[in-house]
Amino acid sequence: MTNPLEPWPAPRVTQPVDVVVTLPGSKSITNRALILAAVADGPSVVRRALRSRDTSLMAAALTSLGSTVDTSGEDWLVTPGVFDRDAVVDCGLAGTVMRFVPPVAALARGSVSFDGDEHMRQRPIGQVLNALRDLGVSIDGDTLPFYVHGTGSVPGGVVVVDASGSSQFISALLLAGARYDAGVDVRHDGKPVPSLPHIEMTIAMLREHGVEVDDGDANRWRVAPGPIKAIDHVIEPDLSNAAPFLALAAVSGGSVTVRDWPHATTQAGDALRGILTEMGCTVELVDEGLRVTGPGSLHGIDVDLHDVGELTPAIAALCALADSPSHLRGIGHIRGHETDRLAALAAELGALGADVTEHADGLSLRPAPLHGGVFHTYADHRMAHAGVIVGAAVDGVLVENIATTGKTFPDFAGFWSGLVVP
Ligand SMILES: O=C(O)C1=C[C@@H](OP(=O)(O)O)[C@@H](O)[C@H](O)C1
Ligand SMILES: C=C(OP(=O)(O)O)C(=O)O
Repeated sequence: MTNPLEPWPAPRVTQPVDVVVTLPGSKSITNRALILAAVADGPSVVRRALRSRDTSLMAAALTSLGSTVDTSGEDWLVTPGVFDRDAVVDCGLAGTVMRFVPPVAALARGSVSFDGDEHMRQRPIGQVLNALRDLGVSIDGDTLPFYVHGTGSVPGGVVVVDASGSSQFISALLLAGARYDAGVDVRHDGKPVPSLPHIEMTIAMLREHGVEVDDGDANRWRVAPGPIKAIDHVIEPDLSNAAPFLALAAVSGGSVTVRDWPHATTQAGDALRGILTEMGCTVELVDEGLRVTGPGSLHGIDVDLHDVGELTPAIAALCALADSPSHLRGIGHIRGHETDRLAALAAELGALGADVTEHADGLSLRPAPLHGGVFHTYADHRMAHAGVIVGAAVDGVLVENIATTGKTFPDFAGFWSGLVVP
């Protein structure tokens, strides 16, 4: 039995693996499906919902507002309720809860207070709160803790935000926008918006719910006012959380198949197919799912990860094990993720011997011999993924707070050990 306070010895993998895995559902799709279900015009089911800290916090937030979310089975039943009360929302460390729930809370008749983990108080939210103020909502505070004072309706209309810090600022305003009196017309003014596939995911899901979205102009998104049709969703496997598993094939020279990889998806993790191919892996969509076979030696990569920043920790870990230099670019915004991921990766990979340079908006890595040691995770699930990837290839890597993976993956350590420990 693992002592959660002790760093976790990452299993070393000395043979090529050959496994087929069924991964839990997508965090991003589950939390969007829950939000949309709560503001829809009738009950609906979120099938194969991800059960993890981020999605449990979302279910609890929507329940606190007045919805009923039955999470007892694999399929979660959501019944919209009347948001007629004061409520308390714990955001934990979930960006999707802190950004997506306030625009819904604005529809409540009551005061909704928001707080979260200590680090969550440093993650950016001011753009969303100011945008809501411009749309007619009364709010106290600019970072966590803050309070949304709903009056039962939101005027809505035109709003300008700088979403260069996070695509979630845009998704947040679009998700509930159809329920505002005038809908929303959101314009971005600033450096390029990161993680665009996540905005595409928001738009695609809104359209599935019968909401009219106009995204014809760059940096502008319009949501027409109207009902949000209740529909059931089937949640795809989380392709970003597939990264450490596909990386296992890459570092062991073996083969990992992720079951039910969607042939068409808005998930950012789909970019792993191209990235791993460029690093020397063989990547095939087969009947069962996506199969990745690792090469004898992994190559470095020069890549702009602006659209898929959440993949950075796993990719950086692979780059530290590659036989040629790498440059990961366009990811200054991930300093605002669960932790400052550029600083954390530079510090932790560096501490294991990696030759890594931190830039304002990225990382450079050059081949260097790695050694064991404690890999700190800063309460970041994807830092833990980076640690286990290096630990699969290097003796004596201990991952501190492996339990932090529970943010988006139930019992990650048990699942990983089941695959790699003979
Ligand atoms: O909308 C979403 O579900 C997400 C958007 C992205 O955020 P950023 O735009 O802040 O990178 C992504 O990194 C995060 O993991 C999930
Ligand atoms: C950035 C991430 O999460 P969040 O939804 O909390 O922003 C992530 O999962 O990589």
